[in-house]
Amino acid sequence: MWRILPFVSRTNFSTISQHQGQMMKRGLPKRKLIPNVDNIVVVASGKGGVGKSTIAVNLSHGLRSIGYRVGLLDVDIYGPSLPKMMNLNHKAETGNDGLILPLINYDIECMSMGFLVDSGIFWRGLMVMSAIETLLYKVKWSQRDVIVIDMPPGTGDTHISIVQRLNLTGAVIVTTPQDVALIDARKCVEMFSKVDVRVLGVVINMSGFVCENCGSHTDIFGDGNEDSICRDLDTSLLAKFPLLKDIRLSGDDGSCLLVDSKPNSIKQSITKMAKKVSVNFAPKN
Ligand SMILES: Nc1ncnc2c1ncn2[C@@H]1O[C@H](COP(=O)(O)OP(=O)(O)OP(=O)(O)O)[C@@H](O)[C@H]1O
Repeated sequence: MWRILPFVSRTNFSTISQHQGQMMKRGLPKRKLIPNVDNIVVVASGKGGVGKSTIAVNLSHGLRSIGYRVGLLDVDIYGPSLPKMMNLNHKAETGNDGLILPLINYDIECMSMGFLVDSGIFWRGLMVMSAIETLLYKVKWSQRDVIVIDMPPGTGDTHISIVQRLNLTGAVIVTTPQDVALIDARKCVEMFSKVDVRVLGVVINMSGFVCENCGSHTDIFGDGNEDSICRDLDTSLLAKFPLLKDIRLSGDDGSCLLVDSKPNSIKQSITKMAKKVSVNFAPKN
């Protein structure tokens, strides 16, 4: 046991060392463009369950609402959430050229392992990378201004090879204000910095809860001091979302929070987040 522990602690709990960083930069895969796609933004969190998929979906809606042609790619092959969150429940088809056709809802082209296989597959070793390779390069996107990629939770080998393979516009980090989520978000920021991917900003999710009945405010995941979180992650704030029943419901129903005709602060935050992300897009030719 004592022989294993140092290895475990080095890989899982320490920050990424300079040596690992150099190895990652020297990493083998060459950055490859995705045909028809002008910008690629990854949404990552480090820790699972902090709302990464929810933010990826709402960022996509936000970008669409301000006029961009958007694709949404879910590369979480173990637990794809996109089919439910985008209310798309049929399987994808393959065109004559062998490329997979995205499914479309809310004028957003979507792709997920959930459209390709039935749940219950046990993914092992090389199968994982081959599945991800399919999602990255075997999808027939129409001309897209941007593809938003919903990353799986974590900062492991799979993540590093995804970010090394792609020519990314940048990364959006999602965290709750809780310390354990922030530690993993920090690891994510380090991973991106080691492979020269720009962090576009942080989304603080589940920040505070207001009781519908008595109106009292509770910081369930900590006080969410945005200045100290941004300082800690060395980036700027893209948006802050409270823990809100409507946000959870929109994910479960696959509905779009922007469709509600009444102006509200969540819609404003989604649009603002999309605008802040879009200023980083490559200028159109
Ligand atoms: N601001 C919010 N208010 C209420 N519920 C939320 C909020 N953000 C996310 N949720 C809910 O929390 C749960 C986890 O969210 P989500 O699946 O987006 O997280 P994730 O980080 O992508 O998870 P995973 O690690 O499984 O990929 C979902 O049920 C989602 O509807």
